[in-house]
Amino acid sequence: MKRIAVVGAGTIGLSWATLFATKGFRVFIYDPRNDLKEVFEEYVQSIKPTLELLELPTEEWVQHITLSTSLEEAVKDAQIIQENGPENLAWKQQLYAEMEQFVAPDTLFLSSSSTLGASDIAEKMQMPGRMLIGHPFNPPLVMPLVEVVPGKSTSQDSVESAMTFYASLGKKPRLIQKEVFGFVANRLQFAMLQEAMHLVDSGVVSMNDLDEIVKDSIGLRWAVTGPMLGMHLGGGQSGMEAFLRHLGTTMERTWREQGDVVLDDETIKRLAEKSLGAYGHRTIAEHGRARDELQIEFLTKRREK
Ligand SMILES: NC(=O)C1=CN([C@@H]2O[C@H](COP(=O)(O)OP(=O)(O)OC[C@H]3O[C@@H](n4cnc5c(N)ncnc54)[C@H](O)[C@@H]3O)[C@@H](O)[C@H]2O)C=CC1
Ligand SMILES: O=C(O)[C@@H](O)C(=O)[C@H](O)[C@@H](O)CO
Repeated sequence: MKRIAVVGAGTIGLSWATLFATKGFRVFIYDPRNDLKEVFEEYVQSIKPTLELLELPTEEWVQHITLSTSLEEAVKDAQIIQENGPENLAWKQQLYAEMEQFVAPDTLFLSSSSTLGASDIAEKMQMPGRMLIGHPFNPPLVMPLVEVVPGKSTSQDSVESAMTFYASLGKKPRLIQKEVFGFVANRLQFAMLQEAMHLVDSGVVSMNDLDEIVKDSIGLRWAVTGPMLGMHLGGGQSGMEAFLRHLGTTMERTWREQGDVVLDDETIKRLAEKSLGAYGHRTIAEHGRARDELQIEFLTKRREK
């Protein structure tokens, strides 16, 4: 049985660990948090409805999990390490240099980082060829995408191993050809989130209505066509060229008028207050379960097409 180390047991790490264990891997979780056992036990109960919807085992997988009390114990015999620590470059650089001391030469290092490049993270490694990004979308247990982003030293073997590994889990690994901060999905997401926060914070639309507008339009469309095919279909029989010749000027004006957002403390507090007003009536776990139920139903339908 292949052994996977999950380093960092927060939002992403616990979801990855569950996926790995339900797929039959032996999983060692390391996190210095002093409530790891309690957090894990609570998570095991809260994730059951999602596992049922995914037709994954809801109980047995826990036997494949070991909560490690040391980093060395967690990683020393791992063939694969999925790192999910804080999004802090200096911290990740130090961690990879430390982990490298304990593992075999062919251990694959995968970081869940949302934005940081493998070239930078692996800077202090002796053997950076075996390190790359495996960036999931939250929650990895449900969302198909994994952005596989090699660094300047990453070997082709490591890239192929990562792509094969994620595909074997039923994920949709996509190889990103060039290192850019934020990769692809987050650069797209963050561009839109800037405008979304601007529109809500400036009072153009309520937070709840903004979400419903996206869900009933571009969210629904792009889940089926993606943005590029969406534009191509928006141009009628002449496709993308007609779309851009017809609406290009309008798009360029909108880009010039889009809002700038500075996430200072006051702005964060205003948006957080609006978020509680819109969504505070249910717990994060309740929203998460409702999200997972609909997303799994949609993914199942889309797969059937
Ligand atoms: N939250 C999200 O939606 C997504 C996050 N990511 C990325 O995944 C990584 C983790 O993010 P989250 O799970 O959201 O963060 P989180 O804050 O929920 O979890 C981070 C975990 O790292 C642990 N940690 C701190 N020091 C550690 C150490 N020395 N060794 C091991 N663990 C340590 C913390 O105790 C915490 O449990 C980040 O790089 C983030 O950019 C990627 C995709 C989505
Ligand atoms: O949104 C996601 O799940 C991922 O793209 C992420 O990396 C994290 O959410 C974070 O970057 C903020 O969206």
